[in-house]
Amino acid sequence: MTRPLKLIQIGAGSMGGALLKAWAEGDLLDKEGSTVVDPRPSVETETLCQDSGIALNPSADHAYDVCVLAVKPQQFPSVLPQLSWPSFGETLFVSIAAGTTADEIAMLLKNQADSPRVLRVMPTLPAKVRRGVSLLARNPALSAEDEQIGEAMMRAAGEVHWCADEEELDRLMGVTGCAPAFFLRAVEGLAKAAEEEGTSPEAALAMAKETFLGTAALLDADGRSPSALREAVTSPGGTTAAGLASLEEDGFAQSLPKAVRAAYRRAKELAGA
Ligand SMILES: NC(=O)C1=CN([C@@H]2O[C@H](COP(=O)(O)OP(=O)(O)OC[C@H]3O[C@@H](n4cnc5c(N)ncnc54)[C@H](O)[C@@H]3O)[C@@H](O)[C@H]2O)C=CC1
Ligand SMILES: O=C(O)[C@@H]1CCC=N1
Repeated sequence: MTRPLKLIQIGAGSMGGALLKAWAEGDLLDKEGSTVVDPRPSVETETLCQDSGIALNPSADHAYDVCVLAVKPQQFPSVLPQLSWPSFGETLFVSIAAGTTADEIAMLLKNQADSPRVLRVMPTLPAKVRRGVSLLARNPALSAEDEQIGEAMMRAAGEVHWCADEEELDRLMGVTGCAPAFFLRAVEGLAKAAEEEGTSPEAALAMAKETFLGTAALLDADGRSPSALREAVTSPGGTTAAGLASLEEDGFAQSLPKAVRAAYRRAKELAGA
């Protein structure tokens, strides 16, 4: 694999910014030879670029090893055909967008590169602290070196899981890409419960957050499975059992698989958006 990589990243919002931070902190990039394009960069992105030497919205033309596409899927049809770096010939395109297929992306890039090679990746926001989980979709158009480059980039931001194809990635994105929002919704719900019991908003959020973080740390450090740890919390006939029974009455066990399928359906709708 060619190291360090010359990167051009299109879009540095929530997810693009998180990945950029992970990459800028490591030794994967040739930072002086890398560029971020974003018409409305956050202060965080501006500072990151300034501190790392990555160019932000430059007019100069460079050759890039990798182009990361990190705008919203709905923006792909307007943004991709407008990309104006003529040196995309050998560039590997990495899309982090939900839904939009590699074939659709290659079609939108047909004026920028002959036969563009597109790797689809589904990252997670904890990439910002290098605790992401990235799904990567195998694609016959990619070379072994393309796969190595994609894997090295995403490993710099956490764990990676190769999917047999884009279909598998779309099916699993609710378990990874979307799931931080599901977990955070649970933290919000617990904080609201504490507030309803008369706790101040600050203390409510602090106790919900620390309980969540402590549970995650325990799951990480302890050898036991989530089921075994859950049982360790749950005294027979006790308070947790009563709470879990209430959750089950509300269909909790089915709600997450249902959410994952809803995310998959939306990914299919976004394909071709
Ligand atoms: N937010 C998340 O947790 C995850 C997001 N994704 C994917 O990441 C992609 C980006 O999502 P977010 O970061 O959440 O969106 P965002 O709205 O936070 O970021 C999009 C960025 O694109 C920039 N942008 C708009 N027009 C542009 C243009 N013409 N050229 C360059 N940049 C432009 C915006 O200024 C913004 O900074 C989406 O395709 C989404 O499906 C994937 C996994 C997780
Ligand atoms: O909500 C979305 O569509 C993106 C993809 C996964 C997480 N955020």
